[in-house]
Amino acid sequence: MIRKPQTIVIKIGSNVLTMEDGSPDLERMRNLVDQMAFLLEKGLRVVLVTSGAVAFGRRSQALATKTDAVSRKQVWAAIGQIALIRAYQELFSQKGHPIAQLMVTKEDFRDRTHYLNMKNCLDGLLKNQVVPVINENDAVAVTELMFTDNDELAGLVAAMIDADSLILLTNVDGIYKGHPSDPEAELITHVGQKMPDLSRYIATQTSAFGRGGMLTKMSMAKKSADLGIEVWIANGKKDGVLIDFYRQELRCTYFEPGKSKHNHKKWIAHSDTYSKGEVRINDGAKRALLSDKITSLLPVGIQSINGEFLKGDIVRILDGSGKRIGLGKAEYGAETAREKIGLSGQRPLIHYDYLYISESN
Ligand SMILES: Nc1ncnc2c1ncn2[C@@H]1O[C@H](COP(=O)(O)OP(=O)(O)O)[C@@H](O)[C@H]1O
Ligand SMILES: N[C@@H](CCC(=O)OP(=O)(O)O)C(=O)O
Repeated sequence: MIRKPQTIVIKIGSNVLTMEDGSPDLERMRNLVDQMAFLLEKGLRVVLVTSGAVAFGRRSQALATKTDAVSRKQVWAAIGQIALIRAYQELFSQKGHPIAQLMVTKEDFRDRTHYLNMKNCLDGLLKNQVVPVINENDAVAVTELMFTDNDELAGLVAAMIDADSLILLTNVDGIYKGHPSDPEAELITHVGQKMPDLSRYIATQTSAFGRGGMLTKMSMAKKSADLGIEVWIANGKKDGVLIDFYRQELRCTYFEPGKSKHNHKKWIAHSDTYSKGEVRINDGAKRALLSDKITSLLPVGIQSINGEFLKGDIVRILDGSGKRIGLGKAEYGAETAREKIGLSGQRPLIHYDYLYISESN
């Protein structure tokens, strides 16, 4: 009997929704929507993160030869998103399930208030049995506003809604030891919490429309698993992939979840790129934060403060040698924090509940 995950985020890559010649694969889409309907009818709550706007737009609109690469992507995405969402709406409604469209940029995950507004909207849709269909807003998300790819977006969404599971559907069965086209390459079926880094197995190229490649898929999968979410990388091109998932018969790469289930920590864990300042700490504070004890960061352990941040902003925590050891939400601003450096008996700068410890490589 399956352990039934309540809420699952399913991410579908562009290459799953397109055929080899790059044209939209509407039969595959129908097949996947039918399977998602099966999961919904089994009582699961499904959030869909889908790529495909650029691929769908490219097929329907030839562009002036002078259009630069950035504009081309924006134009195709803006055109293609309509075709993509219409196809989903048509297919889901045939199965009796309403959908809603959310288009987001990295900016939407930046501050806590905005983040909570988005979460509230998703919770409302799920409570009303509406399937949220999410894609990056490629028309406005350019350069630093962009997610690495939709795998990152799916990981952020899974953490935001406290999902039990995240399924990343691509065009291969999972992560192989070697290139998947090599018949000798072995599929890694289980990634445990203590498993060494798998990046050495992964070739850097992406599929025709893919953006981040398998490397970002793997690192997002690992990060999500560390936050307590079960993750599957599986082949969306295979008939019955989601039914196999439900029956626990899926041939894929499975990431075992860690224990962390704390919502604030999940938000903070994904906030590195939004951090406003840096707090350098001494060895004693480092030892305390890395220990198993529940510890907040106190001013007495702070060596220096860099940058300007306000109460509620995310700050990076660095050890004495400048290595990042974590992130946290500041309880007060940089100006006050500077006044308290090295002093004992002061309020924590970062409370344990808002502290995420993870040493960078
Ligand atoms: N070791 C590996 N195991 C599996 N896939 C790999 C590996 N190295 C590279 N890849 C490539 O990663 C691709 C999937 O990543 P990507 O193109 O970003 O997919 P998507 O568009 O679904 O997000 C596969 O098509 C595969 O060719
Ligand atoms: N937002 C883009 C997809 C970007 C992306 O990450 O693509 P993929 O690597 O295929 O998931 C689109 O809809 O075309």
